[in-house]
Amino acid sequence: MDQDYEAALQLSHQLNANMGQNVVAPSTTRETRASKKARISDSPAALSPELMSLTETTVSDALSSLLLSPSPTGSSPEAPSSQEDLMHSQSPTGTASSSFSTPTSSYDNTNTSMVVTEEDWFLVQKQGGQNSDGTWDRESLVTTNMNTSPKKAVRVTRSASRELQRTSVAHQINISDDGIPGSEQEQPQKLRVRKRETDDDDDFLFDDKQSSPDLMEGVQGTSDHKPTQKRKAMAKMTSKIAKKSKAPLYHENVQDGKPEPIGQPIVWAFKRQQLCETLPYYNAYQSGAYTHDNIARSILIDKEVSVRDKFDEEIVITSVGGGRLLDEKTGRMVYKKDQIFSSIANAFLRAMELKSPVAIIAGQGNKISPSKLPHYYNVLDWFHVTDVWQEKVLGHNDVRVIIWKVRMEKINLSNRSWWAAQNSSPQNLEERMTTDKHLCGECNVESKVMYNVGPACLNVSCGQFFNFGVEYDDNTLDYHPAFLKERTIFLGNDPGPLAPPPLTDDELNRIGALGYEKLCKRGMVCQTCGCCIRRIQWGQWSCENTDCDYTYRVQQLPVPISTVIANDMDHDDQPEDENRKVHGGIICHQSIVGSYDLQTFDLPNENGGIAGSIRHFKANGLINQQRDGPNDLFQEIQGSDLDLRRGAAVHKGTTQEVLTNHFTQNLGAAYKYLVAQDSKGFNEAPPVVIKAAKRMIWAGQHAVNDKNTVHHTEGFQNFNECLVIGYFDGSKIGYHDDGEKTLGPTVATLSLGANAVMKFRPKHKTHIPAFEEDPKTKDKKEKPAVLTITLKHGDIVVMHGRSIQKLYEHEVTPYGGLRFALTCRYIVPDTLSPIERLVAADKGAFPPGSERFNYNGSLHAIPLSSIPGQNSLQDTLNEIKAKHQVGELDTPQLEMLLRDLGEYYVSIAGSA
Ligand SMILES: O=C(O)CCC(=O)C(=O)O
Ligand SMILES: [Fe+2]
Repeated sequence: MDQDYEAALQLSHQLNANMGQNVVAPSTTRETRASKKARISDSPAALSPELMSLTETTVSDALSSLLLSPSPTGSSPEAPSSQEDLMHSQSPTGTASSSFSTPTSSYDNTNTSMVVTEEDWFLVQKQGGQNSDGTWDRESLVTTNMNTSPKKAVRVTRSASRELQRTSVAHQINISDDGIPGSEQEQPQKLRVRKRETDDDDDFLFDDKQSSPDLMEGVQGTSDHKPTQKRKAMAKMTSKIAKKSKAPLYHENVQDGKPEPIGQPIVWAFKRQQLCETLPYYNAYQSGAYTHDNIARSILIDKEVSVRDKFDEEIVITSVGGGRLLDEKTGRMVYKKDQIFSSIANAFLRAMELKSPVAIIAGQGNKISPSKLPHYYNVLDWFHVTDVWQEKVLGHNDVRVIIWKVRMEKINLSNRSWWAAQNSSPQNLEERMTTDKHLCGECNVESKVMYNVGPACLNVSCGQFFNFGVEYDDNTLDYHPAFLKERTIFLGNDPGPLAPPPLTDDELNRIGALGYEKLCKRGMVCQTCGCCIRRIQWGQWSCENTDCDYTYRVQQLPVPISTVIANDMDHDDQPEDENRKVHGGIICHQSIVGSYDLQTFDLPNENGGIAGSIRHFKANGLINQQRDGPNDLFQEIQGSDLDLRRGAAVHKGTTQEVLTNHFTQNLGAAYKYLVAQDSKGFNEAPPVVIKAAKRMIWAGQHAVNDKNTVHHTEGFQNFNECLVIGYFDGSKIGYHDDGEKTLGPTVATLSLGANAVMKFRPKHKTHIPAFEEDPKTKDKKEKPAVLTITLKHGDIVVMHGRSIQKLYEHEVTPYGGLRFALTCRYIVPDTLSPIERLVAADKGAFPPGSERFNYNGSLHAIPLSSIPGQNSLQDTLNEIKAKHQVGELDTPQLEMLLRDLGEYYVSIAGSA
């Protein structure tokens, strides 16, 4: 063994020499944030390139093999996956087949490759113009600033894809996006995870009227992306109408009987969320038009068709700006008053002035489409706004009201539009006309002669507005043929591709992304069929079109633990009290349990008693570094195949069903909303889940048996279920409770990775005297948070007491960065049917051998003072040697220390 130590020492000399003896150990006194950072990030600067390239495993393996060969125990079978393993577990990348094209599109979008974010999408448009005949030069359509690196994608075999689809089959539940029976395409995914009902919008991706989830994701601790009252009212009204008329209001396909189109759209979707997550130019969950920077970017023309609206091969005329309200008598939406101000109309005016292209998407609810639209949502093409004006239409009680209208022309007129009807003749170039102008004698403002009745002033502030000088019939009033046949040369920028090109590894590498960033959670356009596909699976995109088996991956590189530690320090500059806000009505205790600092918060109930307690087991570096501790688990979970997926959720108060923005997987007994077979039993679970569950059992047991607790009525039941949640950068879980009827009173969560803020607030309509609520907010649906805590890597939170779930709800917002939360619960067998009970007993049983992961709160954790200690690596190795020789460390402990030592050096190298 001594020879081995000699060899290890040689290596340590080498390490120290390479590091210039620069490894500064943390002092036992409180380090400043700056010095902590310096320790982590500055030291590696002195590392040689060879050392920098050493992986965690190679360093620890080198140390282990030098010291321990032959090892009496061998290396642990449960050692976390090495970085190398993690890398290899990624699928190989190949070349995507990206062969879809349309007969009508002159845009070749398929061989460009660039990352387009919401913000920069419009910046990549190249200056360019249209020819006088309305066509485009092909060259001018090529966006030169797009990087054309080859795509990397993986084609997964049909059977693998079938397997994926087995669990995410659409066409299972016959309700539409909006919960209303609809067309076949509109059916949501089969639910794989519990289906939550909540009124929190963060999970459901609305902001204000058009909504922009990804822009809002990552907003911390604010509630400014809540639905407006107006939208809530709209939602209420919508369901009221649905009930009244008993007719499907959304996603009603009115295309029957129309001729087939001559082509196919290059981009399409069957859910709004698919469009919004995929297309940088469309992100409106509830309104038709999408504006960005107050400029109209796109518009969805669906079932709301107004009088005189036009939709032909080259032009679209539509009303904008809403303003329709429910007519109680007829159940129809009618204009009730003049539409004078409209920010949407202004956004179209801006688009017209700035010559900014507008994408048009047509829905199957549109009854005036010239042909049968093949999918629910079909991207037509880029258009430009030629006219924005106000006109009068018959409104409620047949009173004429003023509304806003917009006319748009297709930019590229060189090809026939894909939506032109088969057997229709192309529009004749010679037929194109110019509309006459009319100068108003009263206001001196010029207006186009737009209507068949004759000229009228279209200046709404003029007394002659919409006065044709003759009485006209509202039902026959129409646009003048010249106005419809007019074509305008577009002098704006190249609109860029309609189908955003897929993200590539090259692009991720260029921006230093690992594969969990927000842009990796965007949807993508299927390179085979053009369907907008959401990132439903943690590891890849799979086409949501059941007839297509396209899948696509980009890299997901392991996030080193050093990143987690460094990010933690980034948030360390606030004093702890800033991150912990506790209402005075909550009783707090502090103690030490195992190696954790335990903070207990007893939440009050409605009768002056205690509803239950929140216990926050605060981990620390010592706990986290232990074998199979949070550092190991964080590495291990990244290499485990958990098949995390985003699940469907329903928005309370509306019938909207969308996917949550976090990814989940259920293990052990099935959750209430799961199909029993969909949960993998603990015996099939990756070891990381068992190891984590054992930690939570320890914490849960402590919480329930703690003699200080006054409100316990039920003893601790071993957890039999674990829900793993994965958060990409910027994802969160909105307010909800964990009070499903099948659950026991104790819920424990282990946090791994990025820090997060957890908030608790009383639910709507609860009156908790201890909070002496402000009369102003007392009846508010969204009450203020009464408890805010920061969850750090390794922390465990235990909620105990059923009343907590009844009276309170909680939300968790990671600071950003990769995070996992593993939550254990007890599914109460008595709440299940006899068959479900059998399945739950089987799946919720811990597998034989799992006792070796039993946890004691790191009670006798060996302080790894040497890692990082006060000393150089050489001293550290000497210290370890001495401890081993006097029997203070046995061989497994020695192994563990050496591995941690290796990891430590790699972590500092990794954070360079
Ligand atoms: O992410 C977390 O820490 C909490 C997760 C949670 O609340 C849940 O799974 O119900
Ligand atoms: Fe929860």
